[in-house]
Amino acid sequence: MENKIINLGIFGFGVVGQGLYEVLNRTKGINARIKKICIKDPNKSRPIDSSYFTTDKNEILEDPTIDVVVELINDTEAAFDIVSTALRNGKAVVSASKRMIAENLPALYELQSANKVPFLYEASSCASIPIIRNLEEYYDNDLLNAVEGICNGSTNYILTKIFEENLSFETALQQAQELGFAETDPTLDIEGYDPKFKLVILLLHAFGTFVKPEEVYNFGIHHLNDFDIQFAKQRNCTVKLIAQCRRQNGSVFAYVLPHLVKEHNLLYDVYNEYNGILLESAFTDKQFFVGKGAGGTATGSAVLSDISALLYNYRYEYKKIKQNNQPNFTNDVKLKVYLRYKTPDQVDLAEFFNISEKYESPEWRYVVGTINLQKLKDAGWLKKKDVNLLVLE
Ligand SMILES: NC(=O)C1=CN([C@@H]2O[C@H](COP(=O)(O)OP(=O)(O)OC[C@H]3O[C@@H](n4cnc5c(N)ncnc54)[C@H](OP(=O)(O)O)[C@@H]3O)[C@@H](O)[C@H]2O)C=CC1
Ligand SMILES: N[C@@H](CC=O)C(=O)O
Repeated sequence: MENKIINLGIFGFGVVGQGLYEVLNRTKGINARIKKICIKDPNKSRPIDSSYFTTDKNEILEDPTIDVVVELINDTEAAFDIVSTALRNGKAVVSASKRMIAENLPALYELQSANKVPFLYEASSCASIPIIRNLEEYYDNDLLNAVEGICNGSTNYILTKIFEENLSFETALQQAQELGFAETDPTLDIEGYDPKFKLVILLLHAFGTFVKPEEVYNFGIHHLNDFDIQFAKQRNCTVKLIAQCRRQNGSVFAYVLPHLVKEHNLLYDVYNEYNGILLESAFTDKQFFVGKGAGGTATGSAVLSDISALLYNYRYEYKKIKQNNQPNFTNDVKLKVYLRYKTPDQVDLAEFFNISEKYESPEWRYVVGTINLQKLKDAGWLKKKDVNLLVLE
């Protein structure tokens, strides 16, 4: 695509679609122009000329003059249909839809190689942080040990408002929604599904291992209460929702869980909708990436960077898949946790290897102890509203 003006067909004109439009308009020297935008609701008022819009997906997918399809919609099934049709039609595709990508990674990988077209999705994981391209290009060897960090802007925004400004959970969530950070269904954010989708994508680019989202355990910040907040503050800690995948004895484990984070930890100072990713590798120790993880123009700029990369024929090579020494996925890892509950019948303490601390009051009880990740994943009792979990550093 070098030296030519590429025609874009965009799906979606919500937070990210409009962010891309603004970033594209304000970026000089990018050889790309929007030919058509496909949306869902023909009656919604739009801030730009109506001639841009269609509700017929084929006006983009079947248009031979459109080179690149940019998929930015909030419907997972429709997004997969659009992306796979576009790839089959020989069009390059850029997407931000982490859930659709995480749930269909093997199929999307096959479609790219079968049709010999690039599919780029930097905006899908940590929005403005160029983490996928770094994992692909810089860490293209097997020395990487871990990818760990804050991968969800909404929950980090909520936690920042709770810990720094004493706002209630509900008010902070409402603000995150109004600012365009949250998913259409915000339980995906607060229960840790959204960062899990991102982690599944990062895990493939870090280690070459395909993992289904349902294999990875996620527990969010939806059960956090004032007692937990005081527990953290009394220990000069904050709470962060951490996604991590890490090599261990030839395998790799992964999870999304709320952590108690001490002041010396680099992730402690990642605030609001910012995300932060720590990479650990054999000879470099830790490297830290930080940037806006949600929002229209921040995400739009990552989408634009992918469009721009297509101009010089960039594509993911998935080198770690081709290296053929991928670690197996495991949930067999011990975690030290704080478990808060109301009454003893709400939890099963027999699942713990050991308990080092026990607290009881008329209102709340907690234990600190060590438990296996697989036991947490299988534990029905963590679904009870009175039960909360924090991983201790
Ligand atoms: N918001 C953020 O900060 C980030 C979001 N993402 C991801 O980007 C994607 C878009 O998010 P966001 O912009 O926030 O979502 P919004 O809800 O703001 O916008 C969704 C857009 O998708 C359109 N749409 C839905 N279904 C269809 C369809 N079948 N065909 C055509 N258009 C359709 C809607 O049309 P209409 O306008 O007619 O309703 C709307 O314009 C999601 O996958 C999200 O997870 C990724 C990174 C950051
Ligand atoms: N809902 C997501 C949006 C970006 O991916 C988040 O809050 O991080």
